[in-house]
Amino acid sequence: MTSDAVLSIRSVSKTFGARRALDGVSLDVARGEMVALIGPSGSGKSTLLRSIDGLQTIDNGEGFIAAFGDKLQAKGRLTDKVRKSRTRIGFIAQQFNLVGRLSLFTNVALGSLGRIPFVRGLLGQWPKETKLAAMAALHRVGVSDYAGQRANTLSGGQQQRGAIARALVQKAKIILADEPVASLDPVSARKVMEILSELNATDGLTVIVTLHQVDYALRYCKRVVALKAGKKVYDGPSSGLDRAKLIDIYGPEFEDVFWEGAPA
Ligand SMILES: Nc1ncnc2c1ncn2[C@@H]1O[C@H](COP(=O)(O)OP(=O)(O)OP(=O)(O)O)[C@@H](O)[C@H]1O
Repeated sequence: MTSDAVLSIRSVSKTFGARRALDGVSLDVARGEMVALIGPSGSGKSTLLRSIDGLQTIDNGEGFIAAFGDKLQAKGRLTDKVRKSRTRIGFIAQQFNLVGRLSLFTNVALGSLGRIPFVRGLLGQWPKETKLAAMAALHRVGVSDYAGQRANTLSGGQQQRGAIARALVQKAKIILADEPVASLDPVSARKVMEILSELNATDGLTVIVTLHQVDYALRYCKRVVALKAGKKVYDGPSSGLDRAKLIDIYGPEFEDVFWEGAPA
């Protein structure tokens, strides 16, 4: 692991039945980086993010995943460090991030549950500092006007911003965002990417974001990691992703993965 790496992924493989979703992936991510994880459908992006958050185990073997210097997965098992690292990792999925029947405020305040007793949270007895933190986070991502509204009545973009606010209340140091903009319209998608980018630049949060839209990866992330059939096939500056490399990753149909137009 390099000294400033907050995440170290070594020789990680994951097999589902006969299918190898990840095949010997190694990767270091330094504190404060914003990394786009791209690759064709089924290339292993979600599997890698879910493994980093300890949501699934990797194959038994030499591979491991470490966060903040502690191994959270090794020899195909989660270690006793996984809970601790999870409290410092915010996970944002494509959809269904929030509990629909609860208010946006409550969903965001739930981010503090690692630190306050669960029952108090369930009863809505939030300490004053949690209330203040939740409102500040909602304000930060621009949805404080909707604090009292049930989450399932919010737009997709508002819900994604709520999920980011929850990660802020959680005091996450790493945000893993799994296709956070895939079900949004381009305006809402840009807003969500801008918020992630701003949190990275201003607060120094480490962000790893999987994206189908390669133009978003190029625009918002300095570093891009590409997976293809479970293997890492590119890891470098987004400026180095030229047509030839994109064709290598996605095949001749690569222009389909640009939302707002491929570069000339
Ligand atoms: N729980 C599972 N059981 C069986 N196979 C799985 C499971 N999860 C993932 N896979 C398989 O592993 C491979 C990688 O899937 P993964 O979801 O990580 O890809 P992805 O790159 O995120 O794809 P997409 O861009 O379409 O979301 C796929 O072939 C998928 O079918």
